[in-house]
Amino acid sequence: MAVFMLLPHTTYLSDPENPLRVPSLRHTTATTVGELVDTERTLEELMPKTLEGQITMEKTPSYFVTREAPARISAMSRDTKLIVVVRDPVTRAISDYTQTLSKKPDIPSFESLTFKNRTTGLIDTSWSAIQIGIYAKHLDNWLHYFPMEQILFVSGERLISDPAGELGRVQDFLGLKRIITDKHFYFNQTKGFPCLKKAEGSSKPHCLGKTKGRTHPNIDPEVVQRLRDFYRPFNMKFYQMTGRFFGWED
Ligand SMILES: Nc1ncnc2c1ncn2[C@@H]1O[C@H](COP(=O)(O)OS(=O)(=O)O)[C@@H](OP(=O)(O)O)[C@H]1O
Repeated sequence: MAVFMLLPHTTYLSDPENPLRVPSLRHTTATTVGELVDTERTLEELMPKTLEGQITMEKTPSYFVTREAPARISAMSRDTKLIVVVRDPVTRAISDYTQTLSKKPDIPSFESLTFKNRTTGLIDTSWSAIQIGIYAKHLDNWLHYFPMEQILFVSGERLISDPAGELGRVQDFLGLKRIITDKHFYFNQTKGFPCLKKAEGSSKPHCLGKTKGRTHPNIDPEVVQRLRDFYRPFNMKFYQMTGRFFGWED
């Protein structure tokens, strides 16, 4: 997610005082966890050996919600640090739907996909856009393999309203000096999001691409309310488990 793009690794490389180095964001094209860990050869190709003092990063959005992922990642390295960006699950579901809609304009409406039965108001929890937002359930699966101290939850909302603050938490979590600060960002009125004042290796400003920050369709407020009610108990559980109040109830 956006967090990796906003954490320019070469900034770390160019700081001689920083003991830790982020040599490359090895953002692989692997789509399944199996692809990454099943064969030695594939793993070597996708993720070359990390040298002393280096941090290797890899991101795959589906890890958090993949049942087999915690066991497999733990088998690879129990010391792995995990970073998950979470946002209000209702907005997340609409964002997910917006992304699918941009690729398949003929899909049914958000409202009709949300319910198994619209009359009874029964939510279709098997729809991935809904399922992914049940964060407490997914986290529970990870806690069988990793302690909470090894997992950082980044607030998607704060990443927009205070990117430097949220990235400060990421840098602390990774044991990096706080190099990315407010000075690196400006708010781009046209895009409606924070952007980097300078892109990596360039002196030009850089915003995230067109696929980040799309306009969402208007959703029937009653459906939104029904989803808010559905997620509330899971959100409360999630706040309790993480010890952080994400404020999705307003
Ligand atoms: N600085 C900045 N610029 C643009 N967008 C930002 C930024 N920070 C966070 N976001 C939010 O990132 C959301 C897209 O990230 P995704 O996780 O969906 O991306 S990914 O496809 O999974 O990589 C995207 O969601 P949508 O608004 O639904 O498009 C943004 O809200």
